[in-house]
Amino acid sequence: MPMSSEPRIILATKNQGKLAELRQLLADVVPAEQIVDLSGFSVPDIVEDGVSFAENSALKATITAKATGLPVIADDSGLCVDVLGGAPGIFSARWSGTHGADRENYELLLAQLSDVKAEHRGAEFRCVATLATPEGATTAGVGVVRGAITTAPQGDGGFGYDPVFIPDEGQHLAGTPRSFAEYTAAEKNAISHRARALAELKDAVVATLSS
Ligand SMILES: O=c1nc[nH]c2c1ncn2[C@H]1C[C@H](O)[C@@H](COP(=O)(O)OP(=O)(O)OP(=O)(O)O)O1
Ligand SMILES: [Mg+2]
Repeated sequence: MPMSSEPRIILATKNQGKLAELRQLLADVVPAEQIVDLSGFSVPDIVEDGVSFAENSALKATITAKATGLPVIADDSGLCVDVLGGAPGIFSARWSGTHGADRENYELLLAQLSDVKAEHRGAEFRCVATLATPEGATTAGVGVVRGAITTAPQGDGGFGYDPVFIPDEGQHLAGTPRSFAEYTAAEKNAISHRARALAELKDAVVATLSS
């Protein structure tokens, strides 16, 4: 087997939407065949009991790197709504009470904002991506994208809260503002919180893989 097909780095996420985006975002610095997901590795269940995206991202990355012996990238992210004081924030994945129930999560958010006027519906996606080595070194990157919450879901691309988030950037000049679920993958990857967090990590990823 040629060296280049050996797994070199693990993406420590159980979220398939994130996984697809992370793979695309790393394509320019790591050959696709060197990037693997968690399947095939035995990693203990990780309790995300940190109080910030940074803490949870570091937890996921360091525990996975230690358990597998490979460098790991983890992503902790969520939607922070201005009028809710930054909620759902780190609780985004289980806002409705059921972890990963995307539709229930965003429907609850829309219901909570039902009386909030358009000009007060500002929000941002935040992401902290952490690179951890098996030796315990960590590097973190942070990314933010601003936008507003819709009054009803729009579009069926993307994942998570994408149908209810209208980014400020990347809109067409004419026409109705589009949600992230109506952006192409390339359009989302050009401005997303995840893309910005990974951009800050790329030098460290290259250095780790070449050492
Ligand atoms: O680009 C995004 N577009 C839409 N929604 C998003 C995005 N980025 C994060 N989100 C939402 C999904 C989930 O409700 C929460 C992340 O929670 P978070 O714990 O980081 O991820 P997770 O539990 O889904 O997977 P894992 O921990 O295995 O990486 O924020
Ligand atoms: Mg999670």
